[in-house]
Amino acid sequence: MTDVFALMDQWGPEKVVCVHDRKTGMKGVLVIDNTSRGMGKGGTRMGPNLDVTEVARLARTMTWKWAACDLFHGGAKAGIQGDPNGPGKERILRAFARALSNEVPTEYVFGLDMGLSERDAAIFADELGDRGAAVGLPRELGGLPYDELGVTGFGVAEATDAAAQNIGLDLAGATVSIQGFGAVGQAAAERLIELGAVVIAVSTSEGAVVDYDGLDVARLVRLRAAHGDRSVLEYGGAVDARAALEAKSDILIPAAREDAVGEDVARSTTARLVVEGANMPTTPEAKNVLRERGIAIVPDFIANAGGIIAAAHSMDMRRSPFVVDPEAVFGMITDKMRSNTTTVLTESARRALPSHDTARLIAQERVAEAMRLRGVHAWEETQ
Ligand SMILES: NC(=O)C1=CN([C@@H]2O[C@H](COP(=O)(O)OP(=O)(O)OC[C@H]3O[C@@H](n4cnc5c(N)ncnc54)[C@H](OP(=O)(O)O)[C@@H]3O)[C@@H](O)[C@H]2O)C=CC1
Ligand SMILES: O=C(O)CCC(=O)C(=O)O
Repeated sequence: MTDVFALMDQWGPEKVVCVHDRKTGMKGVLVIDNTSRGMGKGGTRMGPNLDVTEVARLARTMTWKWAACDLFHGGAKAGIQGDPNGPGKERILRAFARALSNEVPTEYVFGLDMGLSERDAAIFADELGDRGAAVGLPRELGGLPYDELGVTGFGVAEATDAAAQNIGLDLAGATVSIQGFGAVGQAAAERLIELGAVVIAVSTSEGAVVDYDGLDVARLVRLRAAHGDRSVLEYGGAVDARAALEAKSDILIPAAREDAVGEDVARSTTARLVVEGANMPTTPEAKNVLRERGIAIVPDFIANAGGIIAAAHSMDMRRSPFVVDPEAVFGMITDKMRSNTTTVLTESARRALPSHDTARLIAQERVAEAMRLRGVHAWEETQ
C-alpha cells in the first residue's frame, strides 16, 4: 500500500485527495504537487492499474513542465482507477467530479490524459455545472479540443525536428518508430510525415505494425477513427506490441505508458534520438544506458509540453470565450518546443549533464525562486 507521506519532499505534494464512491465503485485521486508558480493544473487519467504513486509522479512532472515552459501554473494531476473502455464510465466520472467538488475548479481543473477524451471533459463540466471545471471540452461547448487537434503530438514532432537538427540528423527520410497510437502518437506521426520523416512502426496495447518502407499513416488514422485501438490489427500484419520499441529506426518515440523503455530497449535500440512523447516513459537505468551509448534524449516535460500550452490557453478561455484560437496555440507550440529542445540539448552538452538533469535544473531554479519569494523554504536539499 502507498505510504502517501513517503511521496512528500521539499517540492511537494502539497495536497493529496483520495476519493471513493461506494455506489459506483469509483476510486480516484487528485495530487496537487507545487503551486508556488500558480494554481495546480494537469490532465486527468483513467487506467485499470492506476495508483496514487503514479499520479504523484505525474503531478511532479507537471511542476517541472509548467516551469520549463515558463508558464504560471503549478503541477497537479488526477486519476481514476478503472477501465476507460469499460461499462459505467459516465457514472464513475460523475462520481469523481462530485467527490472533488471542494477542489474543482478553485484548486484544480480537469483535463485530458490517457483514457479520457473531450466527451469525458464535457461530463465533468456538466456534473459540476460550471464551464470552468474542465478544459479540453468539445468545440460544440466552446472548448479547445486539444486531443482531437493533436496539439501534444504536433509539439512532439516539432521537438523531434529541432533535436534532429541539433544532433546533425536529417529528419527528411529519417525512420521513426512510435509506441502508442493514441492522441499523442497519432498526431506525432502525422506531423512527422509532413516534416519528411518515414514512420516505420506504431503500436497500441493490442499489437504493432512495422513496415521498413514506411507505414501508410493516413490509413492508420482512418482505421483508428473507425476501430479505435484495434487500428493496428485492422491495418494487417500486426505483431507483438513490443515490436514498435524494438524496430530498427533512427528515432524512437515512446508515446504510451511510463517506464516503457527499459534497459533492454536502451541497449538494443538503433535509434540516435529518443523523444519522450509519453510522461516518464524511460526508466532511470535506461536513461543511463542511452547516455552511455551517446543517444540523445528529449525529456518528456520538454517534448510533450504542447498539451499545457493548449491547457493554459483554455484556462484563459474560462474567463473569456473570445480567446479560442487554435492557430495561435499551434504557433506557440512550434516556438516553445523548438527553442526549449535546442536549449536543453545544447546546455546538456555544455554542462556535460544528462538532458533530464539539465531540463530539471532549469525548471527547479524557477520553482525554487518562486518558493523563496513566497517565503516557502525548502526543508531539505534533495534531487
Ligand atoms: N493527451 C495529452 O495532451 C498529453 C498526453 N501526455 C502523455 O502521453 C502519453 C499518451 O497519452 P495519450 O496519447 O493522450 O493517451 P491515449 O489514451 O489517447 O493513447 C494511449 C496509446 O498508448 C497505447 N498503449 C498503452 N499501453 C501500450 C503498450 N503497452 N504498448 C503499446 N501501446 C500502448 C494505447 O493503446 P490501447 O488503448 O490499446 O491500450 C493508446 O494507443 C501518456 O503518457 C500521457 O500522460 C503528455 C502530455 C499531454
Ligand atoms: O493539463 C492538461 O490538461 C493537459 C496537459 C497534461 O496533462 C500533460 O502535459 O501531461
